[in-house]
Amino acid sequence: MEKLLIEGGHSLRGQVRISGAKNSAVALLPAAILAETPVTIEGLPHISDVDTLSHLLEEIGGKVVKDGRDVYIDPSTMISMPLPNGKVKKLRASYYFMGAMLGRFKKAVIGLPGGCHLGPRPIDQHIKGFEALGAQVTNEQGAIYLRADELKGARIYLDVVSVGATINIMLAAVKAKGKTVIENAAKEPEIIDVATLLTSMGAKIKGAGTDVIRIEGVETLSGCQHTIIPDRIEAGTYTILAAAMGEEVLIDNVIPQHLESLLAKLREMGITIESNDDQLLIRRDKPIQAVDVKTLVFPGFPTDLQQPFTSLLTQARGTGVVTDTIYGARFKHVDELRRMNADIKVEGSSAIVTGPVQLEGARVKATDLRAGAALVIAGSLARGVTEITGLEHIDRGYEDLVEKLNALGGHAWREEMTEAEIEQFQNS
Ligand SMILES: CC(=O)N[C@H]1[C@@H](OP(=O)(O)OP(=O)(O)OC[C@H]2O[C@@H](n3ccc(=O)[nH]c3=O)[C@H](O)[C@@H]2O)O[C@H](CO)[C@@H](O)[C@@H]1O
Ligand SMILES: C=C(OP(=O)(O)O)C(=O)O
Repeated sequence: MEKLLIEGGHSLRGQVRISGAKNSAVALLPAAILAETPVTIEGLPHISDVDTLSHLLEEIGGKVVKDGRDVYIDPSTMISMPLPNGKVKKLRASYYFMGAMLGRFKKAVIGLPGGCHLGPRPIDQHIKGFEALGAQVTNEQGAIYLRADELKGARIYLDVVSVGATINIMLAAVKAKGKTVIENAAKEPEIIDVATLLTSMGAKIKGAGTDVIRIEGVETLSGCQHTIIPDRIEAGTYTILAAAMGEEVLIDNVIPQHLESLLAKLREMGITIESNDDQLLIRRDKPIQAVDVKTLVFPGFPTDLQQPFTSLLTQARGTGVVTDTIYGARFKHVDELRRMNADIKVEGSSAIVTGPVQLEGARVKATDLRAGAALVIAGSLARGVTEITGLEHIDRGYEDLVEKLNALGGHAWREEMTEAEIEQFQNS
């Protein structure tokens, strides 16, 4: 088991290239199950979620060949093998095996998903959608059993705007008989990316990226080639890091429109930002001012950037309030930031951050993926060395974090933990 060490205080300069989007990758890979011939996905990030899903595709009999960031998936030999536990618990997106296997085989047995612990993360809207399409769904000892004689298109209104439910229902509906309409659908760019892949496979989907998605079921889907979109959350994380520590940082391979809500807030704080089609130039040339932020579904401020943004607010003048309306308990990073001398209080679903403060290096734990990102930013700002444990969370979503940080002028490295440190970590 490793820990991450960051020597803080080095200002950052240069260029960082953003990898393919985790939250697209984790849906594109299961989507390949629906094809009858090979699918190639280009530009996948090197993160552990991609490895775990690739292994799950192999477990159900698929052939998966990786060539750098490209992956070739032959789904022709796949079978509806039950996946009740094991790897499915390691990540959230294993739930996409439900929709994809239901669509292709009309049956699936999948364990309840894992992923970041952000408070309750129910999947009732996914199940409501599968049932509306004609599936019988039962939960037996922590695994979801899905079966349908036939899937039939339906009109499905999501009671909660959900990325996962929108994609999962799309996966099941593309091969259902007749027309499906998903109302109150989520509009995240990753949904458009998955719809683009499915359309290249032969699916008929209209409206992805709006709150009404219309799908006309087709009999068969075939293989295709697809290039993934850049990761807006990784891009947002480096943008926030640059705002915290950057003299001048160029974020390359980004779609600036995906980050409008973040960029607007950074400009309000006093950060200078220039953009072109696929790059952002971030410059901090004066003290920054505190702002309030409320997370919302896309195109609102993403909950996945709320935690990193909290670290930036510790450097701003005044008091800023971060309210998470998606995951009201997504504040486990706050205790860790307080160990580093941050002045933050949590009240209900808000964190109240007062700055600026000099953060101090400390031993801290990444309790989830974006808590990890928040600590990396705080560690880069802190005086002295910060030791971060819980890297298995960070590795789910950030490719080559150490290399990217150091290329910008940061000073980070990984070290094996001692037996005593592992024991202490496991008991904490
Ligand atoms: C793999 C992936 O893409 N993960 C992202 C996805 O997670 P995920 O797809 O799990 O998140 P959802 O969009 O589904 O969740 C949004 C809200 O809806 C609630 N809800 C969701 C489904 C459901 O059936 N019932 C229900 O009540 C959730 O508890 C949450 O409060 O979107 C989240 C919100 O942008 C991001 O933080 C995650 O990074
Ligand atoms: C919450 C996240 O991921 P997941 O849904 O995969 O747990 C995230 O990417 O911030």
